[in-house]
Amino acid sequence: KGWAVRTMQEVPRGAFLCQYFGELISSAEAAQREDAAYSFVVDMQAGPECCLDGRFYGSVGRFLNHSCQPNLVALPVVVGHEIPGIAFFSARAIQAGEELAFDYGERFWEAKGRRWACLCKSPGCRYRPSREGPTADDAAAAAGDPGLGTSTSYPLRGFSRKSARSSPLKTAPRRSARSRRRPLR
Ligand SMILES: C[S@@+](CC[C@H](N)C(=O)[O-])C[C@H]1O[C@@H](n2cnc3c(N)ncnc32)[C@H](O)[C@@H]1O
Repeated sequence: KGWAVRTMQEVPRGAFLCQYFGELISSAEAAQREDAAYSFVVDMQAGPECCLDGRFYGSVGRFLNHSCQPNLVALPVVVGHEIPGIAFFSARAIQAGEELAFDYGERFWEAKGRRWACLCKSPGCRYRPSREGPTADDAAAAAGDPGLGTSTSYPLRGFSRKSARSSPLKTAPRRSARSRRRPLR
């Protein structure tokens, strides 16, 4: 599953960890972009849905992987007066050395379909056990990383106009065979 983020120290429950930084673009522009691997949909209740694309400009937040039993929650926040953003908070106390991860949401995994299986390895993994066929690593090796494209859902109810199970992570548009060469890091 490529790069990941681990904490070097213990983190108490409810602590702010980091923001998801990236280019703030409209959903329409996000849909035009070829690689949506680092594209996080920000759905504030007020205003149109937009996207933070961390592909070219980003921070450590873009290396956070998905877990079916996440230790982080991603919450929409407003920076300053009106700039929408995403902030990650610890959902529980986290031990030093643990990988930090959040739930990408149902929409992300539905978009991946059977081509992908979750590699979070948590006992409650929802996207691996029932699936046959290649894992995400197998698929990536065969076809290149199709990318997140979509963003994760907000794990907390009430922040999204969509259902709490919807995903802020958008699906990457299908790429041509020639452009699918980038391997997972
Ligand atoms: C925002 S990036 C996260 C950082 C990524 N691992 C990297 O190396 O840049 C999202 C991508 O990470 C991979 N990924 C994240 N969580 C995963 C999981 N639980 N199982 C399989 N692949 C995962 C998928 O390739 C996904 O499109």
